[in-house]
Amino acid sequence: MNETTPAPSQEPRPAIDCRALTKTFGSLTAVDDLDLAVPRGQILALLGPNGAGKSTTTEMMLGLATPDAGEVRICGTTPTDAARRGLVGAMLQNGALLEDTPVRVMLNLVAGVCAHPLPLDEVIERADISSLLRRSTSKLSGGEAQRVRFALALLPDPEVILLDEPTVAMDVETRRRFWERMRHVAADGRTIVFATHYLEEADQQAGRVVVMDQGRIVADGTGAQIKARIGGRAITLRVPDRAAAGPLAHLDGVTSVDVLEDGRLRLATADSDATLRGLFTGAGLPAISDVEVTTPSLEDAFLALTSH
Ligand SMILES: Nc1ncnc2c1ncn2[C@@H]1O[C@H](COP(=O)(O)OP(=O)(O)OP(=O)(O)O)[C@@H](O)[C@H]1O
Repeated sequence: MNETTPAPSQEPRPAIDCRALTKTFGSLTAVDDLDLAVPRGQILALLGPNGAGKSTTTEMMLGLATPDAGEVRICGTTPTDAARRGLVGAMLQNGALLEDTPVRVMLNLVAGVCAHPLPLDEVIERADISSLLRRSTSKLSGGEAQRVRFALALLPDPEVILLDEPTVAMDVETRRRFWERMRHVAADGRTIVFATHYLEEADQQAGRVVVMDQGRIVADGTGAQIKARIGGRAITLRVPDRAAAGPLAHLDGVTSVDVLEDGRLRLATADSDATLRGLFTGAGLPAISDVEVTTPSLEDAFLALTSH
């Protein structure tokens, strides 16, 4: 290599690359200048309150919505081309199934238009739908229909799978089995992006959690990193007389004091060690009991990040 030739990029091409992606509906900016690169093989959860822009982002990744600005590349190509080449599979909220058609017939029809479909037996096994094959699509329960939609997402043997709230109609056991199967699918090196409202699901199933709010990314990291972003810990305790609790707000590290429904106090602290030292050794403090130190849940972090 001569000195003027730049070194080739060591970064492999991301499976999904959104750059300055923007989508407006009238005066509403549903997705606002969003940059998001998803490396191959990553499982990413898109988390956000209603209207955050998760579905619109997913639809642009699929080429079902056209960005007003910016662009999406899937495996280095446009979403439409990626879909045509079977590089992407999707499971959308209430995605339509062919009406009143036996599940196996519908799968065969869809496989017929896939560029390189996964063998049907493998799809059936992976999506856990062997008991549903003769059933009419019009007679499936919400959770069963979701499994069939998952089968449809797998059929093209895609590199990228996009799932919009995939477990929404599933009971706890079905949801557990769904994720068990999804992990199998992910183990093949596929890239999976799923939108969810279930915070625990994001934390447990995704290596990366991206929190969206008002069309923008407000946090991006592992579940643990997102919890850490709001920092600190909480110390709950009981005091015999709440009127005497004023000095607690001045302890080292304390950022706020709230009264919980059961009468205990909750001290948010940026330095729980310093706060605890002060609690037990400080002068002029009320007698305290029932002391508990907790880290925020992902739910707490999510609310802190998205409350306006
Ligand atoms: N076709 C449309 N026409 C007008 N507004 C739309 C359209 N699609 C979405 N929106 C608006 O864009 C914003 C983002 O919606 P989007 O469905 O992407 O959010 P979301 O995060 O997926 O929400 P949810 O969790 O409720 O599915 C919302 O305010 C929504 O009302």
